[in-house]
Amino acid sequence: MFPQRLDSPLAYGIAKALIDGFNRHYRLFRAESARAKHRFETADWAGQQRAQRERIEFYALRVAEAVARLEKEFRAGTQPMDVWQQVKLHYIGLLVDHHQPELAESFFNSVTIKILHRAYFQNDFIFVRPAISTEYIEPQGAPTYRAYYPRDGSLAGSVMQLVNGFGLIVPFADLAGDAQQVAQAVLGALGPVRLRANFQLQVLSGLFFRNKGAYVVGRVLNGFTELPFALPILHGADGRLVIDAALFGEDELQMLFSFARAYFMVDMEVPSAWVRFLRALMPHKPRAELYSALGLAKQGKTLFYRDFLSHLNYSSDRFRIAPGIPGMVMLVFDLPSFPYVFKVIKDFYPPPKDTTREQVKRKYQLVKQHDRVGRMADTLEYSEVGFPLDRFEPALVDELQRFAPSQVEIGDRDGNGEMELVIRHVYIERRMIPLNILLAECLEQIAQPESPAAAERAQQQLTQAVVEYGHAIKDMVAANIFPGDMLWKNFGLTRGGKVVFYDYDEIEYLTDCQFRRVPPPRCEEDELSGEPWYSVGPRDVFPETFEPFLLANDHVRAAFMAHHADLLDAAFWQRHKERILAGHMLDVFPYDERRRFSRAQRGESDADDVAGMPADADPAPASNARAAAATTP
Ligand SMILES: Nc1ncnc2c1ncn2[C@@H]1O[C@H](COP(=O)(O)OP(=O)(O)OP(=O)(O)O)[C@@H](O)[C@H]1O
Repeated sequence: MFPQRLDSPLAYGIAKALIDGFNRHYRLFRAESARAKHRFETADWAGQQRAQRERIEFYALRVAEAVARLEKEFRAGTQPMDVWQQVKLHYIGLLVDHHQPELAESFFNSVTIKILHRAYFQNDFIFVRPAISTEYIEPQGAPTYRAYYPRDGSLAGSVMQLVNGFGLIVPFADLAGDAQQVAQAVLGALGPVRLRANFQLQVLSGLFFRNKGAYVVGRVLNGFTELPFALPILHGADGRLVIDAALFGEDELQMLFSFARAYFMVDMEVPSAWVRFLRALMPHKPRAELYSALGLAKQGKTLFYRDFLSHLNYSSDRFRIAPGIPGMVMLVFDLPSFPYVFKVIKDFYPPPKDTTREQVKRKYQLVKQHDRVGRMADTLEYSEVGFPLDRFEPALVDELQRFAPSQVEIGDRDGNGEMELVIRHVYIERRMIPLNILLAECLEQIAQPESPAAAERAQQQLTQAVVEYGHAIKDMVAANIFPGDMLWKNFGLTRGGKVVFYDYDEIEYLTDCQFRRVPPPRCEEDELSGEPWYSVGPRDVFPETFEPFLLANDHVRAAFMAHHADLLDAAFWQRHKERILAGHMLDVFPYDERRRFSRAQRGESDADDVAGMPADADPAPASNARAAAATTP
């Protein structure tokens, strides 16, 4: 029903109030992101993390403000359908020449859905897909990216020029030396090729800030070759800046932009242009995840949902109970053809679980806001999601109705004759291979190998997984997180070979836990008793008791003890707790330690590694946490 005329002044007023609400949101979001540069320059690490955390809430606050204004000034919820149709058309008009139209459309949806009754929000009223193109939007301020052409073979000169272009006020310890290392690395990464007439470096015009790092992101062009790169800039031991490494290629950039890390702070005028540039560097990363990585998580959610609906249209498989050991708190299901899992909080939990829906949500929120250090998966949270009922395996429907009846409604919600299964609240996250499944497969292969080579491969894979698991825990320790439940089934292996944690209901701040040794038994009965003979407080943790649960298998045990025996020692945990309480903040690098430029120069030693061993001694990628030269006051 397309309105024939735009004749409602009220509709225009509502549309204008909506766009004003969005513009205010983006102004505040951008200003907060832009301030990251100053926080980096002044080494205000606590401030940077606080801002990263607080910025996540901006969107919901601005949506609530806009809803309140529309209700108060326009009684928006009582307006008839034809007024709302006109609101949307006026809004589209206001978006012509806008620099963030895709975000503004999502904002419109967020506000409108809150105001209109559910039966009402048919697709006519919201932006089911974009109405305004984001192609060729040119910023008024700084261009989205800049190009540098190395003249007379001076690649290092161009690197210096582009770094200076960011106007950081803190001096570099040795920019010329760093630029030389970058230039060599670039030529090494390009390989033995002739430099072509179009040889150039293109870099996004703003730095990417997160925690203690600032990253230059761009690509090298030479002939038909395009090589993505990123340069992490850090504060060195003496407070002057250093380029810490040069990262190349899609995989290394994907690690930097991983869904298991906190969102970046970037000052962007035309975010769609940044996403387009980044997508060219990482074609396998969905646009939804790029928007999220840039802090525009709501847009990430919107795009994810559109991708999901489109995937449903182009697939025919059925949702099923996720493989692995069923959760006690979460009911987890997936669609085999789609690389995500869906998690619903159950209505009741068997002992020893002692939690509530609200507590579980709080833990998930804690992880969302915390620095996830590449080891905790990001979750997208949705309410009232409708799935086509005929795509569900009956066993899954039964399971949902049995364990989460309050969360499920079956019916024809929008009256189109198709039955839907509506889930009230669901978390969605990347699907990984649960470690218990991976280890079981390796052990099976080791016990009954198809060939000696297969057995060796399985043994290697098992060792890597176990070593990576320990590193994952140590990276979380560095970020003040105690996972709570460290069983293998709560960790998964990602596409990139990283081990990531995903079961958050028992997560705690390390600094809130009391790490204790088990006191010696007082008598023989103590020793023989299955029950603890010592008092256990609610936050007491006895690391040596992890052993029987984790290390029942000899192969697993051997790999674990060779690399991570310290995790079974209360002293390890207590030491890190004290370090954090003393205000020391560890760096957790989003790249392999071995990628760092010559470390000796910087006066840091491997002894500072949280893992306590030189990274290159490990067969698997190392824990990326190491003590920072700088500490937070
Ligand atoms: N991201 C994921 N990728 C693949 N499988 C997953 C993922 N998240 C959960 N699972 C599967 O679902 C199971 C239950 O998930 P989860 O551990 O989050 O639930 P839980 O109820 O919190 O578990 P617990 O009973 O240990 O508290 C896991 O053991 C695993 O098999």
